[in-house]
Amino acid sequence: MTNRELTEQIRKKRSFLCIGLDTDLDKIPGHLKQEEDPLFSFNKAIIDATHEYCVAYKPNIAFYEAYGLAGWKALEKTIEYLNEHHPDIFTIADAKRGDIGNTATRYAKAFFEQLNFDSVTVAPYMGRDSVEPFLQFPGKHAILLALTSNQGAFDFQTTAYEGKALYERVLETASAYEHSERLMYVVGATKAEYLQDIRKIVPGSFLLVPGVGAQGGSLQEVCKYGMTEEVGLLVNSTRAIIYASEGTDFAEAAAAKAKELRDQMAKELL
Ligand SMILES: O=c1ccn([C@@H]2O[C@H](COP(=O)(O)O)[C@@H](O)[C@H]2O)c(=O)[nH]1
Repeated sequence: MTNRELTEQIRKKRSFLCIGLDTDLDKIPGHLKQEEDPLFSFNKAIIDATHEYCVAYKPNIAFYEAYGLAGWKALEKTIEYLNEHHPDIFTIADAKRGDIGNTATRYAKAFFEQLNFDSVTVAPYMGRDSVEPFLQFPGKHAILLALTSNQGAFDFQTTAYEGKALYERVLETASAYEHSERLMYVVGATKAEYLQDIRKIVPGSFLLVPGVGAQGGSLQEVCKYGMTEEVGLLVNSTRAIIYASEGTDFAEAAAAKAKELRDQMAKELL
């Protein structure tokens, strides 16, 4: 999916919501555990109930890897279900990969060719040759960690390096990579006040912004400092939506939460 197509979906649905699919057997409703593939059953029910309110889904790969082969099968079924039934929805493999070029190419093939995700999150620490292999696939995107939502972001990302914070250096340097038009960046909603300066470095790039909901980030602040004329934002919320209820009404509760966020987003788009 191209940036333009994603923006069209945002305008059409009046939403820039990305729903995380961090599916945890300890958190899903008990009745689903009798199913043959509880992870997929949960995801399918969440997708069926929420797809009209969002433009992206983001399974975090850790939640599937934790269950070994069964987890990978559930992930594969989930992406196949999304691509078959909702081809207009942008998909993000939140895998935070990063390795030497030779290995990065295999990661890119795994997520773009084998699983057919639209994008994958990538850690920038190993530099150009670890990122560019992800940018060789037309219509696919690497989403580079810039300023993350967690407290540990202050350990390195905001530290000054040759007069600039490391996250600023990441944004500037990566913007010059080959096919950087296929890059997006992660900026945590908990760090919304940094967005104004970030927009000076990457004015036209899409930002994936996690941290609204369980981590307490403010949607309004994110929009105030980070939204562009083309919107340029995918705001993610996971636990606050998918675990809105522990009961048999979990999908309806998730839909209600997703709708609530979508309605707030629609107001920001006015
Ligand atoms: O900076 C980052 C990068 C990634 N994440 C991931 O996003 C979701 C957030 O889930 P919530 O339940 O809405 O807190 C999760 O998969 C994280 O691993 C992030 O939070 N911050």
